[in-house]
Amino acid sequence: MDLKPSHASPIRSDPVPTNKSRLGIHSSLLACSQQDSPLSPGKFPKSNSKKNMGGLDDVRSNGWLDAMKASSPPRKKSIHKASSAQVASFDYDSEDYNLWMQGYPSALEAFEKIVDFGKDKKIAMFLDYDGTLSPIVEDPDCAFMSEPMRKTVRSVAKYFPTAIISGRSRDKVFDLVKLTELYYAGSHGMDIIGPVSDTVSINHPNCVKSTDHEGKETILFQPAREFLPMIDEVFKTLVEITKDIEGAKVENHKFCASVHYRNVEENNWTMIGQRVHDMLKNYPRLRSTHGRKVLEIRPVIDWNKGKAVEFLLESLGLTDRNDVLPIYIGDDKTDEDAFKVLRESNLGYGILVSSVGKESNAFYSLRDTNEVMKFLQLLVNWKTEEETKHGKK
Ligand SMILES: O=P(O)(O)OC[C@H]1O[C@H](O[C@H]2O[C@H](CO)[C@@H](O)[C@H](O)[C@H]2O)[C@H](O)[C@@H](O)[C@@H]1O
Repeated sequence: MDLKPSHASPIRSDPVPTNKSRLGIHSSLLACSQQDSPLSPGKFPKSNSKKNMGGLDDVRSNGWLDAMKASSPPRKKSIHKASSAQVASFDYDSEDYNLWMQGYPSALEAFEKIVDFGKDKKIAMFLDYDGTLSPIVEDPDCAFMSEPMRKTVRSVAKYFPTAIISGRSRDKVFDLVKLTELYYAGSHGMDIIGPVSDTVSINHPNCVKSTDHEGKETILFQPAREFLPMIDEVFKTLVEITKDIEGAKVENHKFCASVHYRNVEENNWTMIGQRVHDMLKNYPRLRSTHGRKVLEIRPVIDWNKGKAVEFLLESLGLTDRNDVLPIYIGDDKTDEDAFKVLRESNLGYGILVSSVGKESNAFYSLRDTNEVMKFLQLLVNWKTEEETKHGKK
């Protein structure tokens, strides 16, 4: 792990207004993005053309196994499996962590700088779910959000346009968050409910007018719609090929599927990885990316959480403006696509939630979900004070 500070200075210059035209969702969508795939060591087309080395060698030789092992910080040895909802906690080496923090300063410590930069701007909040709003737990069905966190997110949404961008299906993440004040992008951004606006064309076949949980008119954008039957089929196959592996769990997230190995004996990780890898040989239009002790099977389309952020900003009428500050908070590799969009277009701040040092495109860091909540509360308090100061209350 390279613990060198990765940025000369975490404090950015003013964002340059992007001169991008409206989102090119019509033309480029179905092209396989090379940029989109480095997070997947097992890039499908490559491994498919490679001679099958047989047995379990694919997964060992192509880096899958290493990626699977590295996909989540190690759990403390002292933690016993008390319940399915037990929170996994992590060891971290404080010296290394402090060194890493020089490159990714705490968003709590840098709070004044962040709001100073955002004070004349419209802040838009983008939040990942697992590991960001709810702590990582053994059982994905038990990843509940605490009431104080829910209350905090509701307050955030009162002041700033706020969206949840999750790897889970949109319905599942809504069931967990239960806040109608927000916008939701499920399946890693491949299923978006956003505001109706003039700035996003709804002529695209995958973009239609819809209504949200409260009956409010919205735009529904599902760029991977044609993959629905394929994901359904793959989900069933994944359940079948993992049913004899104790602890394995498969989730259907509508436009993608997750294969969890957090509760699988480490000796069996190669086997689970190899079976998924072998199955993907029959699906050249699908690929796998690595999340936290999970393999995510998803369509090969040029769409990710970063594109979802751009789409939502556009539908909110917040692109091509220099008075907007998007902030994205996330903990996972898939969140890196969003951090990258913000960094490369000099648009806003990515904040990585991590208790261990790792390379990231984020600008700042927060250690865990408690710190996320503190940061969001600070933001709400700051905004309330600003409004009082300017007589808006
Ligand atoms: O984009 P996210 O909202 O962060 O979703 C990513 C994956 O999150 C869930 O899995 C992760 O959280 C579980 C609950 O804490 C944990 O048990 C698992 O090991 C983590 O990988 C979700 O279950 C996946 O389907 C999402 O893709």
